[in-house]
Amino acid sequence: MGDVNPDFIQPTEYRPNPTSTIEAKEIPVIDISSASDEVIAEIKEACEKWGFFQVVNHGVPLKKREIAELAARKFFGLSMEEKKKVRRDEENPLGYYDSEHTKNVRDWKEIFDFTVQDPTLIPASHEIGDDEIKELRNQWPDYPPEFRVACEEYTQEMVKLSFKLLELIASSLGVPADRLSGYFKDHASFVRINYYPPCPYPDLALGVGPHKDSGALTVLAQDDIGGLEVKRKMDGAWILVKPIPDAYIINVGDVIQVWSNDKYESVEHRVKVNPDKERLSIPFFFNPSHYVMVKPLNELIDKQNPAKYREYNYGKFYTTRRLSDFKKLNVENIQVLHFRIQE
Ligand SMILES: O=C(O)CCC(=O)C(=O)O
Ligand SMILES: [Fe+2]
Repeated sequence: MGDVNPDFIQPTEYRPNPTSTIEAKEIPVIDISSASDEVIAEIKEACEKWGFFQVVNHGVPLKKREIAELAARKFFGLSMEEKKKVRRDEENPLGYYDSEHTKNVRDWKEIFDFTVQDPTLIPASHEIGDDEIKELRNQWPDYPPEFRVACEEYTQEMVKLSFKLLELIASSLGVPADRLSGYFKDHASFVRINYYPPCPYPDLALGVGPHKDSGALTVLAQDDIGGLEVKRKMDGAWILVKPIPDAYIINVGDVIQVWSNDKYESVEHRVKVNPDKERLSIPFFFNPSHYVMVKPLNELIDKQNPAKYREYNYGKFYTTRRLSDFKKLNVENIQVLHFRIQE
């Protein structure tokens, strides 16, 4: 990625401090081998206080993760010419690309995206009133040859884990464990493999600028390099999420924030880059079906706690959000805040 390219330069207020790394011991690590009341209570506290936690004893075979990570490293190691054979474009947003923007600044990373359901249905455009639906189809590279199967097998594990977490989170909100599962019948979930090359100016650029995840849940595998930072709710400090071998980092996204009527918050996070080492992370974005209308759960609202959001269509929200991934836009990215009911 060469010399300092102005596209990557973060505005002063977003620039990371490369020497300060607060590693929070407090970001909870939860053993989810059982769905006991204690585990549910731990999840509730983690979601309220952090919006982030790590899980261990989650049931995902380590081998599947290792195979997927190795295949991903081989893919990103290919020549640009080879990678660009599966490059995404305006037509198909899936595949390889290296020019994502978060909040209008280019991220220092390369990406490979694929959906879980092939095809995945989403609205054809973000325009309200345009009811046309389109099919997203995955593009798989020829090399390495094991890439597709490795990714698909790993993804099946992510789906299983996500449904399990969804049940735990529903229970932690005091609604039946299966209360939320129906919203994922035709889920628009996708996997993103993030490859962050070493960056010569880690004080100016970010791997991913500050953002919130727009789906329901994110289940993230990170390698041992570190770089993900979470904005601590208490004081706004950026806290490094410590890499733990074979753990998954879970965060609640905007959809759970709205379902929970702000009991749980989708927390801002960002990724710092490393001057010497490459880093790989694999987030699984667990998203509802495109036609789901997202609004606070009836069970959680009453006269004293009225709904804090107007309902919105998940698919339209998602397509609007993705508009800004490609290029610089002159408008602010859409946020669930825009559906907030003024008090
Ligand atoms: O690489 C990471 O650790 C996090 C990436 C992330 O936040 C995202 O892709 O939404
Ligand atoms: Fe994220």
